[in-house]
Amino acid sequence: MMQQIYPPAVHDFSYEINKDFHFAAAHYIPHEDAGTCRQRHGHTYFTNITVAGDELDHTGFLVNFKVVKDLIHKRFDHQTLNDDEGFSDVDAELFPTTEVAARTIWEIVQGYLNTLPNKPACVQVYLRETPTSYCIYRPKEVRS
Ligand SMILES: Nc1nc2c(c(=O)[nH]1)N=C([C@H](O)[C@H](O)COP(=O)(O)OP(=O)(O)OP(=O)(O)O)CN2
Ligand SMILES: [Zn+2]
Repeated sequence: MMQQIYPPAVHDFSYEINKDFHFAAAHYIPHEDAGTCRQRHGHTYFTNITVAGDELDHTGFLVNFKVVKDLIHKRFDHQTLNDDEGFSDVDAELFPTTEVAARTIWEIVQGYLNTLPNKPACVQVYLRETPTSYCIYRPKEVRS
């Protein structure tokens, strides 16, 4: 696993955890302006998910690292992103670009965090698609 320094997420929470993992997935960008990306191809996506909060749960976790990974890895690893219900081939807001994939990962993680009594927040998703291309998604409003 590649280790690297990520741009910090700004927040006022007392605790912050980060989970790194990668998944292999295929995709294509279904628009003629996407050039060669219009053809189905694959990436090893490197992901860093940042979760913050003020309260720990009954196990002393903000949220279990393994659960954060499983939410995304079990859903997307060795899949074609275009086939996932979170993406669309007709709505550009839902094309499986790096930007949309980062936002979708945030939505999945935050949806789970909202079910936890200690209410942690996902404050940043870093998604690297290629050695030279990545996106950071940060929600506009983070509870603090
Ligand atoms: N803003 C975005 N631009 C592009 C996306 C994207 O998701 N968001 N995606 C692609 C392609 O899918 C491609 O996988 C990545 O493109 P690129 O970074 O150009 O890949 P290269 O490895 O060829 O980059 P080099 O640094 O030029 O080797 C395209 N654009
Ligand atoms: Zn691609």
